[in-house]
Amino acid sequence: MITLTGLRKKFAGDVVALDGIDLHVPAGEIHGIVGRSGAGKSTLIRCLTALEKPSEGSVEIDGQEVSGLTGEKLRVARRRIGMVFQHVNLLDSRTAAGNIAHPLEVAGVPKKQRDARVRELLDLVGLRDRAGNYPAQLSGGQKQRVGIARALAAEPAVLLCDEPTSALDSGTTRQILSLIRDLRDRLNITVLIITHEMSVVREVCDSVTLLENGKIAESGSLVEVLAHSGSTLSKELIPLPPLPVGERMRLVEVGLGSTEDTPSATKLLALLADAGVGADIAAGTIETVGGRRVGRLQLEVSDSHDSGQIIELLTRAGVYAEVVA
Ligand SMILES: Nc1ncnc2c1ncn2[C@@H]1O[C@H](COP(=O)(O)OP(=O)(O)OP(=O)(O)O)[C@@H](O)[C@H]1O
Repeated sequence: MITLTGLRKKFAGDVVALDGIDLHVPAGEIHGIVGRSGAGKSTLIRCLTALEKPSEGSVEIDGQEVSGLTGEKLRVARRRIGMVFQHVNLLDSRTAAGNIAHPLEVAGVPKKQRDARVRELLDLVGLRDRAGNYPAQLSGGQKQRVGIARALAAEPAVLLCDEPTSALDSGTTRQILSLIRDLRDRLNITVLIITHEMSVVREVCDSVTLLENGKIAESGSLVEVLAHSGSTLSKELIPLPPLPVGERMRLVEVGLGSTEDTPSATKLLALLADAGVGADIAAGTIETVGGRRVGRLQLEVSDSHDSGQIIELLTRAGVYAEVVA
């Protein structure tokens, strides 16, 4: 549904914001784009919506190259893309229904048809009883629901969400993410979410790309990137609780999940004990993603063996291991 090939964007002053991006997001998938500030996320979204013209490469949405389009062709192509932003920017003088109707009015949809579509969209986002409320009478989460309904008005094939939950509290964030997943399931829409929140990726994305300095540093399904123990994404997606300040211990980090039959924490501790290495779990996070157990453990290990021997033992047992302190 979204195919980027060799996408490059260079700004004046030799700033290379995107440097050869190849990415394919199949129809019906929810894909997350993460990266530090300045990594190129906004430029990527702007290329997708043809607000920015790539210096090289192509942007295809629903089989159509969008980067060279102008005039009416561009307007038609943009209708295939719905946009959801962090700040919803609703028209204060219009009700929820009026805001959702706005893009349909602009597109010249007749009133009767428009009213029916607005009712359908209000139902879809769970706001049937709020149709007549003005933005000032809606909560942040309800405003975002109106924003999502507005983005879906023209039945787009792709929903681009730019930090859709960054202005919301954690409970509301969960509700909005669950709505996005539900909409994908019901409409089979393809969703691209730009976010700096790893929890958003964990909760809603099927696949994810990490951008670094305009390049793809890591990309794949959630199961794939989590199984790649030791990688930036696997570590950021599975955060560990901080250790007590000032505690002095020798720590070995273990990544679980790189193979289907990844050993359990109990098995690893037993294996170390058999080799005469005293070890205990100092911190750990284990969860099941896509039917596979993935996680990170930080083991506090005794000084009886050197670090190299311990790493070798653990690696032979089929887990990723590195000394972290
Ligand atoms: N119009 C522009 N002219 C010149 N340089 C630009 C322009 N737009 C973006 N850049 C540069 O391109 C790089 C990528 O910027 P971009 O805004 O895409 O990053 P980002 O990942 O979206 O960051 P943030 O999370 O802070 O929004 C940065 O170095 C930025 O300074």
